[in-house]
Amino acid sequence: MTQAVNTAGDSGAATLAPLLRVKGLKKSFNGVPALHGVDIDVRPGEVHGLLGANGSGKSTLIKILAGFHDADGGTVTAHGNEVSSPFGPRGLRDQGLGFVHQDLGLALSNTVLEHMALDREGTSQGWARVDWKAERARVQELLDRFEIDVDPSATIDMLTPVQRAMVAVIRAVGSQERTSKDRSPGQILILDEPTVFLPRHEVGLLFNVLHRLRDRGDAVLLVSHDLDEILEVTNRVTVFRNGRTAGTRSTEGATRDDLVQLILGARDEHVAKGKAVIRDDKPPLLAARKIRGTRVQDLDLDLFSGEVVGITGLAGSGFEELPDLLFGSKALVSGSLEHGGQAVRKPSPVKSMDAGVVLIPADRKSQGGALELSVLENMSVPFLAKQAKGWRVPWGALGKQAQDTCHRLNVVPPNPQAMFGHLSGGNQQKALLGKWMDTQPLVMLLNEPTQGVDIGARREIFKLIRAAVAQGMAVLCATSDYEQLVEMADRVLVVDEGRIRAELTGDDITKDALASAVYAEEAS
Ligand SMILES: Nc1ncnc2c1ncn2[C@@H]1O[C@H](COP(=O)(O)OP(=O)(O)OP(=O)(O)O)[C@@H](O)[C@H]1O
Repeated sequence: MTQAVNTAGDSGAATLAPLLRVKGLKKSFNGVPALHGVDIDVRPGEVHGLLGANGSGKSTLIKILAGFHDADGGTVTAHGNEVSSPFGPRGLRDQGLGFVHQDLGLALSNTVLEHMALDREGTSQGWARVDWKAERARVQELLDRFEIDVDPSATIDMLTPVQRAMVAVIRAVGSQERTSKDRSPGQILILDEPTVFLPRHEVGLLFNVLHRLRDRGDAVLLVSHDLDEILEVTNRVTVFRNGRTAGTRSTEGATRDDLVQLILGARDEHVAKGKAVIRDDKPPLLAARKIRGTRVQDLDLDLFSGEVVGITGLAGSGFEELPDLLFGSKALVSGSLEHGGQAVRKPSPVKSMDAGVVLIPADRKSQGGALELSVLENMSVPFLAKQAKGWRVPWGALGKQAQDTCHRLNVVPPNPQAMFGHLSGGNQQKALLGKWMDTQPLVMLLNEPTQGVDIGARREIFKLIRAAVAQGMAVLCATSDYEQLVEMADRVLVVDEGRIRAELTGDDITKDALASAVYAEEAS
């Protein structure tokens, strides 16, 4: 049931008129409603969270505001002025809205200065010559003002993930400042899951920037699935459920369970890990012997049937590299791999898959699935070689399997014919996990498996993985999401400077213990 929007009980921003007001906004795709008429208002001086399960319509709203989709109905008021749809290709940028999308939209080989100096679309300076000296001073002043320690001459590929995210935010801020000379103060910055690809321990740096924006009277709308993050950084939240506004509330005094209740319409159900039955009397299903990669240094690892091994560390410690080295998608500099006790000559993805070892990469858009193909085509790839007879592909059987998997993982829409790229981010991730689980692998290598996945789907994924592990699968999960490790892993290896420096097992795996193991290595 949709709850009334409650705007009471928040900070001083409550008395101020909203900078952005969305009323009754509607959007359908091919006759299927994605937004049934959503409401949200964002006030000056607040960070406002936008929450909702995968497919609830968050990105659709943002894409409408950014001019990517036209709305079918409803109104949007920015800075007190009602703007009617269609908003055109620049969306509401000229009304004071700035956008930071999940992929950040930065070119790796361009410098910070180039990104910010050339971002002049929609301004009177359009095609005028760039005054590089003035631009450098402007960019440096912006970076100083937000206390971002980045060299304007650095190319994006030289920056850490969180520095890139901060540059994307500052670019949006700078672009608004350039175009908003005559407008009343207060920008509206919209961030669509900017923290998904960031290491947990660095997210605070980005939040400092958001707090500075809030403190100077701007409005920030932040989409995230990370409820701890939302509780930490926002003043209020609005929750979408199935394309409708389920409610708006202050985050002061709110608990995680309150948010889950609003998102799911039900209480959170904690999944018990269950006692692992680790079969270490047999050779490990996958073993690494003194492997070396770009960051990983002479690392040994055994993955036994029946266990979930977590691997974590600071960004750049090498833990992120491990799934690719173990799968063969990144070449070993030295060392060797074994499958079931047998040495693997020249490891490669094909050899891994033949041995029942699969990898689910972190970057699902560029490495995980083909966006232009259907869900069915994506899900069928692992089965084509075995099941196709010549040119004849058994689409009927594959379609049934894909349909069952969509239902089991609650992929929305549960339609294998839907284009993969049209699924929401979290639903793409569920479809990819389902595809590889259907191959009944012996070993699953997961790299940040629940990035962008909603709280309900996370639970479903944990349950599926624990069930598969109980049947004898081994799982390696590389993540900086400590909560995920607490809920899922039987042991966790903490990597520092490419080597395993700590191992936590059983009940010793807690968020605090993980954080201190990760940071202890930094301090030592
Ligand atoms: N271009 C499109 N064509 C068809 N359907 C679409 C398109 N874009 C989005 N949808 C559908 O609209 C619904 C809302 O999707 P949206 O991406 O807005 O969800 P979301 O709340 O952002 O999800 P997530 O948290 O997973 O990112 C989904 O059912 C999605 O499949």
